[in-house]
Amino acid sequence: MASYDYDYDEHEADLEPMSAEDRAQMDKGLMAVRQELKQSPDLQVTTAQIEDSLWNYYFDVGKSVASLQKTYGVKPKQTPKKQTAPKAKSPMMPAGLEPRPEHCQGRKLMARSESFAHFFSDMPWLNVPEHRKTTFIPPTMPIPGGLPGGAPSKLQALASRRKRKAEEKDVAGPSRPQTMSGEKVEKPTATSVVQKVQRLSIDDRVSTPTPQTSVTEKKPKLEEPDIPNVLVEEPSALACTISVHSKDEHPRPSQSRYPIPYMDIEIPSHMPPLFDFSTPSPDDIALAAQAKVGKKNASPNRKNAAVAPTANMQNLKIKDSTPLPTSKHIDVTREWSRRSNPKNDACFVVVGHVDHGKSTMMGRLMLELGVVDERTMRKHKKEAQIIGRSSFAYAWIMDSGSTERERGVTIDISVFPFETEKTSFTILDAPGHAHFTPAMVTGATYADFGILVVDASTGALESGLKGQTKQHALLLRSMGVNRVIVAINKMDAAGWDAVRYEEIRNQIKGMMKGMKFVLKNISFVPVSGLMGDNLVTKPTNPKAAWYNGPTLIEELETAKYPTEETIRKPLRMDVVDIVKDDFAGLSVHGRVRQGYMQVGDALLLQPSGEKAYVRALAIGNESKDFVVAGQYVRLFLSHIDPSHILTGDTVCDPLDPVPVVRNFQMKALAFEPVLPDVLEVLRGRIQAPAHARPLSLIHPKTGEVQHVHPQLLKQGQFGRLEIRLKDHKVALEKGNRVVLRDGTGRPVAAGLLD
Ligand SMILES: Nc1nc2c(ncn2[C@@H]2O[C@H](COP(=O)(O)OP(=O)(O)OP(=O)(O)O)[C@@H](O)[C@H]2O)c(=O)[nH]1
Repeated sequence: MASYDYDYDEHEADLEPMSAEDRAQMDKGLMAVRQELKQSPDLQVTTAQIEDSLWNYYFDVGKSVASLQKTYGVKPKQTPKKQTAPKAKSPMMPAGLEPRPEHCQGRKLMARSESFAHFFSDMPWLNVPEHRKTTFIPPTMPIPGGLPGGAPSKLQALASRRKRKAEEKDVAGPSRPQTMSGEKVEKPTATSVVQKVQRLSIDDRVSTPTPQTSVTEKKPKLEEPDIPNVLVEEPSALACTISVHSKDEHPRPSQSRYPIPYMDIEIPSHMPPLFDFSTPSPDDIALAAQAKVGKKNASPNRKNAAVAPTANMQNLKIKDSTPLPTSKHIDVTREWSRRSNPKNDACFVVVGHVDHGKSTMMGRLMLELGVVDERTMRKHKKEAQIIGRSSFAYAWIMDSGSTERERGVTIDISVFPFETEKTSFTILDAPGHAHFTPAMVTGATYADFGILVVDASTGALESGLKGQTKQHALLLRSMGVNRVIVAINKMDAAGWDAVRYEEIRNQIKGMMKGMKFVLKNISFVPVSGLMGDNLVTKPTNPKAAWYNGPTLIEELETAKYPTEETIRKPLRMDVVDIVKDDFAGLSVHGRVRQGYMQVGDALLLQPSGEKAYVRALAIGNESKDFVVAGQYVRLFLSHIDPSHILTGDTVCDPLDPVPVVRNFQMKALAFEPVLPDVLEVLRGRIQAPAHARPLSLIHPKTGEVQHVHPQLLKQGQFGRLEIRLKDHKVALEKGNRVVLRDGTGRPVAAGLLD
C-alpha cells in the first residue's frame, strides 16, 4: 500500500518541464533581476534561487528582487526603483495578487498536481475486469425546440415520420410501404401525443429535422399533420401568478397548451369510473343538511333578519363546511323599543386645525368621566415625560400609535366609545394636519355631529381660519354634518378672557354663516382641555366666573340618535377597520349607519358581493346579541375569506343590498373651482380616481337650477356634478356623503349623492 504522506522532493523526477511561454517569461525575468542586482558587489544568489523567486512572484521582477535582497542579505540598491504596477504574469493570475501561498509555492506543485493519476495506480478499485465495467450511454437529450421532458414537438415528429417514410421507400419501393421488420407502415392515426411519442424510436427523437427534398427534387405536397384531438389544459393559476400574467390578460396560443397525459386511456367498460361526479360529495351532503336546518327555522317575517336571509341563502356559495352560527331569532326592533335603559347612541367627529388641542381635550374628557383611570393616566404622563412630550399625555389616550405619540400628531382617526347616563357615545378623533384630510373625511362620513376645536391663544385662531378650521368646517357642512359644537379651547392660555372669547365666537359664527350653516344648530363652549375646565364640571378658575353656560358634556347630551325609522331601514355598515386575530378570528369595525343585525344573520359585502355570517357582535369589550343603527361595533364574521374584505366595503342586507355603481351624480359645494377634470372620490375609506363634470348650478337655499351645463362651479357655488369612476366600482346610494379632492390632496368639493 502506498503511503499517503506526500513528499514533494521525493517526486522531483515527476516534475513536468516549464511551458515554452513560461520559459521565455522566466529568461526575461532572470535578465531583469540580474540587471537590478548587478551593482551589488556582495551578490550571492544563484540562478536557481532567482528563478524560484520569480516563479513565486509570478515573474514580478520588483517583488523578486526585494525578496532576494531580504532572504540573501543583499543590500537594497540606493537608486530609486521604477514603480511598476505588478503585472499578471500568468493568464490565470491577475495583477496585484499576493504571492503563491507557502503550501503551494514552487513550480513543483503545478507539475505534480497534474500527475496524481500514477499515485492511485495500485488501488484495487481501478483493477476492474473489462467485462464488469459499466457502459455509459448518454442520456436522451431534449430535442431542440421539443416539448418539456424531452418529447419532440409535433413538427419534429412530423419531420421524423417523413424521414422514416422516405427511408422505407428507398428500401421497399414505392408500392410496399413496409418497415425493415416487414410491418406495414401505417398512416399516423389520431391518437394521443403520449402514444405518438412512444412510437418514435430514440433515433427519431435525437435526429434533427432536415429538409426532405433537395433543390432539384420536386417538393412533395406537405400533408397536414394529424394533430390528435387531445384534451388541453390552460396554464395553472400558480403558473399565471409566477409569470405575473393573468390568463385573460394574455391568452396563450393553442400550441403552447400541453396535453394532459393519459387522458386518452380508455377505461374498460367493466371497470367503474375513477371519480363519480353523478352523486353528491361528502361536502355537498354537509351543506345540504345545513341548508335544511336553515330552512326549518325560516319564517317569512322580514323583521327577523336572522331568518329571512337564511331562507334566501340557497344561492349563497358557502366557503367552508363549518356549521352556521346559531341565531336567537330576536325581534330586534321590539327589543330595542322596550329596552329598560333607553339610551341614545351618538357618534361625533372632533375636527379643527393642527395642535388646537383636539386629542388633549378628548383625553381629558375621558379622565373626567372616569372612562380612563388615574393609574393609566399616570403611566401616560410618565412615558410622555420620558420622550419629552409631557404636554401630550392626555392626547395619548386618543393617539395610541407609536408614531403619533413620538411626533405629537394625530395621523389616523381614533375611535373611542364611552357612555354617560343618557347616551352611548363614539368619539371619532380626526387628525388636524392637512396631509391627513382623508382620515378626517372618514370621520365626518360616519358622524352625527361634529366638535370644531378652536385655539383661543393669540395668533392661533388666525392661522386656523386660514387653514383647517375653515376647511374642516366646510367639509362638515358639505357632507351634511349640520350640528356643530364649537369648543373654544386653551382658555387658560387666553386667561379666560371674556372679550377674546366673544371675539372668536363672532368670527367663527360669521364664517359658518357664510358656509350656509343653520346658526341654531351651532353652539359655543369655552373650555380648557389641558386643565379640564368646563368639560364635565363648571370651570374652577375664578377668571371664568363670567361664564354661566353649559359644559361640553351637557352640550353633547343634546344629541338624539337614532330614530326607530333609521333602525327599520335595510342594514348598512361601512368597514372602517379589519382585524385578523388568531384567537378571536376575523372581525371588522364600523358604525351601523342604518338597520340592525344579530348573531347568525347572513350578510352581503359590497362592492365585492361576498357573502358572510355574523358569528358574534361586540360594542367595546361587551358582547352583544344584536346591534342597531348608530352603534360603533365590532362584527365577527364567518364563512368568508379575510382576503375578500377591504376597508371601505359596505356590510349590507343580502335582500336589500347597496347598489354598486361606476357613474353617479351628486349635489356638491365647491371649495375650489370645479372644471371637467380628473379628481379623487373620497368616501370613508374609499379613494377612487374619477372624471368629474359640472351638470348644473343650483341655488343654495331654494335648490332651483340656475344654469345648465356651466363651464365650471366657482368657489362657494352649489351644483350638480356627474362623476365617472375610472377603474373602480363603489358601493354608493342616494344620500351618501362624498368628497372630491384634486391631485395635491386638497378637497375641491363635497356633497351628497343624488
Ligand atoms: N395651554 C393649553 N394647552 C393645550 C390645551 N389643550 C391642548 N394643549 C396643548 O396643545 C398641544 C397640542 O395638543 P393636541 O391635543 O395634540 O392637539 P391636536 O389638535 O389633537 O393635534 P393634531 O391631532 O395633531 O391635529 C399640546 O402640547 C397640548 O398640551 C389647553 O387647553 N391649554
